[in-house]
This record gives sequence, C-alpha cells and structure tokens, in this order.
Amino acid sequence: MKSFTTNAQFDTINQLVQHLDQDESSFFFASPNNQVRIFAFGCQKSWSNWQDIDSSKYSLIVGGQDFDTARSITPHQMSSYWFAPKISVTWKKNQLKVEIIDSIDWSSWLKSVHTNTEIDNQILSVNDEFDWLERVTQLIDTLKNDQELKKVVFGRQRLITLSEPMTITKLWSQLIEQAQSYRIVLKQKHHYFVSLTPERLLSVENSQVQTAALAGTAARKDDYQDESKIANTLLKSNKDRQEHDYVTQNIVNKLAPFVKKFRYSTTPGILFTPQLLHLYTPIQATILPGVNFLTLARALHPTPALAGLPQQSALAYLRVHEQEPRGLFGGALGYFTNENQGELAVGIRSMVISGRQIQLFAGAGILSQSQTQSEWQETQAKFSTMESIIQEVISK
Ligand SMILES: C=C(O[C@H]1C=CC=C(C(=O)O)[C@@H]1O)C(=O)O
Repeated sequence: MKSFTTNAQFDTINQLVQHLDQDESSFFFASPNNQVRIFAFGCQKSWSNWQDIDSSKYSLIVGGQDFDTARSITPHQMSSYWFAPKISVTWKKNQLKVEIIDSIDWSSWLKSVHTNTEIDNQILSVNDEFDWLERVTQLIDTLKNDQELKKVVFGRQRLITLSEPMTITKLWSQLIEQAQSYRIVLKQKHHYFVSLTPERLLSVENSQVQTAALAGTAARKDDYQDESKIANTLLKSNKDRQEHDYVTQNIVNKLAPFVKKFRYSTTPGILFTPQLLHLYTPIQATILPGVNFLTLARALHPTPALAGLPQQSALAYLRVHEQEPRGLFGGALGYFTNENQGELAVGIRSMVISGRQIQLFAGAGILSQSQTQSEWQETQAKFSTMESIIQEVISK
C-alpha cells in the first residue's frame, strides 16, 4: 500500500463518482455536514458476514451488514457485503488522502473513465404492496392482544421501473447536497444500495462512542405548518414518546457491558430532515479497553428502531408478515479501521438500484395504539426522501 495527499479538484471528484459506477465493487460514505467523506474502490478481500471479519489485517474495511441474516434475499435486493478496498480516498478539510495498492498507478486509474451519453429517462411503472394497510391493521390487533410483543417496525417496499438504467453519476448532484443526512452508496456488481439516512448506529473515535435513539416521527405538512408546532405535538405524543423511550433504553442496555461513563438526556430532542421530524436522543459513552468496534456494532444491531421489542419476537413476526425480505434496508453501513475507529449508519431512507429497476424501502414503528392511516402517511413521507431525488433527475 502507498499513501499520499492531493487537492480536492473538481475533476478528481467527478472522476471518482464515475468510478463508483464503473468499478465492480465501490463505496461512498459521507457523514452529516461532511465531517468525513470516503470513496473506496476495488476489492482486495471480501466478506458476506461481519462475523467473519478480522479487522486487524486491513487498514480500512467498508460495506454493509443486512438487517436479518436469517432471511435470504430476492433478486431486487442486496445482502451483506464488506470489502477491503484496493483504493480508498478519505476526504477531510478539502484534502484527499489516498491509499492505494502498489500495483495500481493513481493518475492513470483516475483518468480511466468513459463518459456515458445522457438519454432521456422516464418512470414506466410504480408497484406497491397492495395489502400493506390490511397487514398493519392485523398487526395492531396482535399488539393489543399479545402480552409480550410491544412494538414491531413494519416495512413497505415499492418497485419503480424506469425506461433507462439509473446511475450514481446521474444522481450525484441531488444526493450530495442532502448534507443534513448520511449519504451512502454501496455497489456490488450490478446492484447499488443507496441511503440518505439520518440515523447513526455507531461511531468510535479516540475511545469515544456515539450512537443515538431515533424513533417517533411526524411528517412535515404541505401547507408549511409551523415547524415548532409540529415539533411540540411530536414531543407531547404519548405513542411516539413510548416508541422512543423503548429504543433509548434498549440501546443503553445493549451498550452497557462494553462502555463506561454514559452521557445522554432522558428527554428527547428533535432531528429535522427535509421531509420529517424525529424524536432524537444522542447517546455518548467511553469504550472499555480491549473492546472491538465490531463487537459494539454487533451488540447494537438491529436496534428496536428497526426491528421492534422484544427483538427476537419482533424479528420472528417480520419474517412471517413482511412480504419481502429487507436485505440491507435497516442494515448497518459504513467503515472501520484497524485502529478501532469507524462509523456505521442505519440503512433507511434507501433504495436498491438494479439497472432500470429501483426498489424503495420505508418502515414505521407500530404500537398497539397506532393508527393504520397515519402509519401509511408516515411511510409515504419516508419514501419521498428518495422519490423526490429520482423525480428531479428524471425531469431534468
Ligand atoms: C424504519 C424507518 O424509520 C425508523 C427510524 C426512525 C423513525 C422511525 C419511526 O418513527 O417509526 C423508524 O423506527 C424508515 O425510515 O424506514
């Protein structure tokens, strides 16, 4: 491996973006407000499960772990994929730090991109799960009658078919400007998983652990209803507070064996995205000596913001009642280093692109006091994070 820094030229970024499309294995990760941006390309070694990774051997490992490894995926989905890249580009303070295996020449590799001609693209069809409302009503009944099951985060999928293939180069300018969220792309062969998630699963830097509870949601209204009014109603909603408190408590319990000095507030704040408001509790702690990044990640994943409570009963319910497996939707995506640093986000507000087909994902935390129609509206608003970007690209 050789390593050097270079300036973040506009051309360089453009070429890196084209390589995201061109290379068989590629990855992009930007944390909110661009604190960290990483591009990674080419596979030295890959893993299909984070259980098998020995993180001491490679300076950087990138990728994602699916939501539920026990469920196999359909052709529209992507499953766990981790790789140690041949080329990585880490972008901090306007400087690119490049790490590249000895056999590749950086400037010839960078230039080796072919430009594609732009062809008009159209949406040919949009297919929804027709019986989702019925299944949510059935779930609410189950939650009212079941003594044990408290919460199930129920997923929905929507399949969009386009007239032409979608690429990251086409989506890039729309994706990158959503700087309030993570922006994540993971490519394996002909599939891309793309996420604009606001939800951090875990970050570890200099022994400081950061995670967050994000659950309890209100959609922004078309009539531009005052933001603070929506936030106040959300903070006062018993259903959302209960949904949120379950998540906070569960995260703290799962982390407790591995950390010390917890810091978090017992009253949630609000996290704003362009489409939604969420109850939000940042949780900080200090990692205990000898604890590995992946051990923490495995302990946290999946949080009850994505599965439910109790976890095993919620997962069992989802395996039977969600129409399609999730693959990386609700999974853990990001990077980690052999110095026990790294960051993972939760793969929501996401889609899988496979040529002309785009599979969109959304889910909502269902409790016994949930209203079917408002959960439907909430998932519509969650779909719109990605849908509005696709629309922008198509109508250009
Ligand atoms: C499952 C999703 O959101 C989760 C994360 C934040 C808030 C949630 C909620 O309020 O239901 C969900 O638990 C999704 O966006 O598809």
